[in-house]
Amino acid sequence: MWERITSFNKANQLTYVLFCGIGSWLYLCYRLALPRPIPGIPHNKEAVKSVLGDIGPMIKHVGKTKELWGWVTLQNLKLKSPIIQLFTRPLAKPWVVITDFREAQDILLRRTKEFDRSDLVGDVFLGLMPEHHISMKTNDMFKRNRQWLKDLMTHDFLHQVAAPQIYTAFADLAHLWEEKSRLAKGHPFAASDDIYRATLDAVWATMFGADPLNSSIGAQLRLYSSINKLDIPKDENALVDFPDVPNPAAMQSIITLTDSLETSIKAPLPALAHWFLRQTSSMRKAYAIKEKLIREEIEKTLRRFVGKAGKDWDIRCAIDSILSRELLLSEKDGRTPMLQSRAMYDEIFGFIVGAHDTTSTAISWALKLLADNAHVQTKLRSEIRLVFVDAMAEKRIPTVQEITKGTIPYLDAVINEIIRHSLTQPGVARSTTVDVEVLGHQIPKGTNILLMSNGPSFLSPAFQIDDSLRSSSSRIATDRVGTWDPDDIAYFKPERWLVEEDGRQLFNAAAGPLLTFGLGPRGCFGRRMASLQIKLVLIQLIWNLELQKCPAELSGYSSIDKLTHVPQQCYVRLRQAL
Ligand code: HEM
Repeated sequence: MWERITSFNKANQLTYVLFCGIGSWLYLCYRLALPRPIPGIPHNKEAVKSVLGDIGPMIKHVGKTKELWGWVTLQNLKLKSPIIQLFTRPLAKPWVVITDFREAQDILLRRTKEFDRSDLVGDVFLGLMPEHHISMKTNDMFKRNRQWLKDLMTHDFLHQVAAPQIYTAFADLAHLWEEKSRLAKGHPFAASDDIYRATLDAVWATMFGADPLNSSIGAQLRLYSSINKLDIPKDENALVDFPDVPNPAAMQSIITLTDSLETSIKAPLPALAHWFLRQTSSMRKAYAIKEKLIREEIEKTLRRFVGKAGKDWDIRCAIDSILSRELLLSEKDGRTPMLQSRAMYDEIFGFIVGAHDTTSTAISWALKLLADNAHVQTKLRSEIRLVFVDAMAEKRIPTVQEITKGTIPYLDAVINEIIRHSLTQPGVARSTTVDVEVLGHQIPKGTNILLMSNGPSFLSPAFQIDDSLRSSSSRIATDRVGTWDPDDIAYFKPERWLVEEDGRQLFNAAAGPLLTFGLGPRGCFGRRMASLQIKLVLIQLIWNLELQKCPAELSGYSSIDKLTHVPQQCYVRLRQAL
């Protein structure tokens, strides 16, 4: 009996010890999993009490508004600080968020040894184009890949090779919209898909040369110009729906692959989420089409180069330029050219992705802003018509040569103001390569830093920051870029980019804060091409067409954060411009 009682007690004691042990272990794990703030940097107090940190409120906000980046900057405003930290991934280090142009500029331009490309950006693209330079730290591989693209943003390439292709693609868009506006009879219609397709046509033609059979807008144009009449709703504010025209297969494969990046952006584990997506049959098919396309285009270019000396290679499109660079570099280095390498395929494909999604988003915002600011649109049209007098006299749209030679300060100002408001990329990310100090706070090596451009100092009054907290390089550079007047900082006002000199108005790119393209050695590679694309599309669209204000229910300014910051509503109502 006594033995039974003792063994019962022993079993109980063992269970108790086990229970306490597991309990303590679980509690320890829980404590270890709680977010660990960087000392001194403001954060949401509730976030550090939960393993999920800030994830709950963030997901709630995104679910309600579809906007992620607006929530990030709201936290700076809520915590009343230009520098804060957020806990957005379980068991990970916090993100440090900075909303101040001067500090962002200093980090991106002058502190490049302390800050490099962040995995937050790299991870998004790794699944789709693992050897594209966008995911790389600034190392030798990055430099090698960038050598291949070296000529693509030169004045000669942009004006002589890219501009004619972009011009033609947007001329097709202008024709398409003339047809659509004939059929819509003053009703509004959806614009974003047409812009997306036209921009892809433009970038495609820049990379591979024009191919009318592969033009997405061309396919629509053929259909709509053959239609005499559409059923139009009675209500003049109601949308007109146009029959859908499928994209050519190769174009569609690029769109499917580009869209897949949204999964990487939204997933807590981007690489894993994208891997699962890549196993689907539609992704496999799109990937195979893309690989075949690039292989064939490389072979086409090489066939044209064969038997000729380098100086005689005829550079007709971007792929010609990229391959010619690698052929020359490999010859100089005495190695086999990497023409059919993963890195080469990824650079070619990455150029298309980088150049089309971003620019089409910026153009979508441009149409909304110009329709809603009729005075800007009217002034822009008259400034353009004043410069291209021959085209006016001959009742035609300016040629691509006229446009690329012409300088119109007001047009440059409008483009910069559109970019500032579009927030196509509302922030840029960097990772600290060493322990650093920012605005008086110590930040450990390996921390992700977000430099936001959708709030204070860009679109709302800047935080007051004691100069002694800034880095020495930031203090020295105080006056290199202007600041925006807090009274009109939020307005769409192109004049802010103009200065008066000897009675003439000139465009001043350093008039005030702009970060939509990032900055410094890892700033946007395609900035000049993006501005050229926007210039060519705006001139061709507004020369003959007036973008009228759409009904209020189609004119919201909410957006969706995908690969870029896309407007939720983008419609146009067109009539012939006077
Ligand atoms: C309105 C249009 C565009 C916007 C708003 C935009 C914005 C950006 C931003 C914010 C970055 C990151 C910069 C940083 O981290 O500092 C970036 C990088 C990049 N962009 Fe753009 N971009 C646009 C158009 C283009 C075009 C047309 C191309 C291609 C011709 C392009 C190619 C790239 C590439 C390759 C990178 C990576 C650069 C690197 O890793 O060093 N972008 N872009």
